[in-house]
Amino acid sequence: MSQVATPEGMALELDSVSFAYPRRPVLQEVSFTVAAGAFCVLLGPNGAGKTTLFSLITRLFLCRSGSIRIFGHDLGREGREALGRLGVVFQQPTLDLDLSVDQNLRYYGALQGHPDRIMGTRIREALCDADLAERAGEKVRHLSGGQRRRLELARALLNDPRLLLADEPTVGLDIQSRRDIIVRVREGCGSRGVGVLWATHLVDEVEPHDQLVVLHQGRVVRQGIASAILAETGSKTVHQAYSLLTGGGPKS
Ligand SMILES: Nc1ncnc2c1ncn2[C@@H]1O[C@H](COP(=O)(O)OP(=O)(O)OP(=O)(O)O)[C@@H](O)[C@H]1O
Repeated sequence: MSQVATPEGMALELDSVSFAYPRRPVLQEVSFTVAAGAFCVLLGPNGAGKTTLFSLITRLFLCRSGSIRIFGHDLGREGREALGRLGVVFQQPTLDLDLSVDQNLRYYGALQGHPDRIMGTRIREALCDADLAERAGEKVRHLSGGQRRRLELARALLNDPRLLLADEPTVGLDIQSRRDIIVRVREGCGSRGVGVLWATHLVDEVEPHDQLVVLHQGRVVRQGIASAILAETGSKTVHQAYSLLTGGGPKS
């Protein structure tokens, strides 16, 4: 794997990324960066273009306008190196409900080319971290929504990524499960130095020290440290800042 020096220590760099579905422009000149090891919230309402952006960063869609670099590797020219550093939790769940918790992780490990004996240890650790060790042999169908999301996050981290992309992973969960998941991700990724790009439309998921990128109608309308954005806009809350920046507001 080739190593590219990244003097700014950037995990992710998007430069003037634009994208359109047939007859529907969605993203316009989107530029922002995520520093290595930082927690960055991509905040925007339904339809802002968050999932489309994730599809471009994961190369489900080709980025034809603008550029995307992951730890200095251009996604178009060095896709393998760039994608090899990513862990992803998509908005739509992708677990096999009829496989056990353990089998879902082993299957993912096999797809990544890891020998079963190495994965065994990693999977046991991952399930302990996710508080799912006692459910290892059960079918995923029998897990709660929050437990399934914890399993997907554990799976995304199995490969020791340096950047985790999470597309609205708390949608549909109750408040307690939401808090539990975000606290786990903040602590787990923070202690391992894993950067996170966390897409959400929920303003209460933003902490003052987070990097914040506000996406509205396919454009970045503000980016920076959340507390600085509050100060710049004279706002007391993220919800208030968002309303000022967009003339509306996502849910709290
Ligand atoms: N495959 C597609 N074909 C055409 N239009 C699409 C397609 N997928 C999304 N869109 C449109 O692109 C816009 C952005 O959608 P996208 O899913 O990226 O937003 P989002 O911020 O992730 O919203 P949500 O939180 O609701 O998923 C919306 O207007 C949506 O209707």
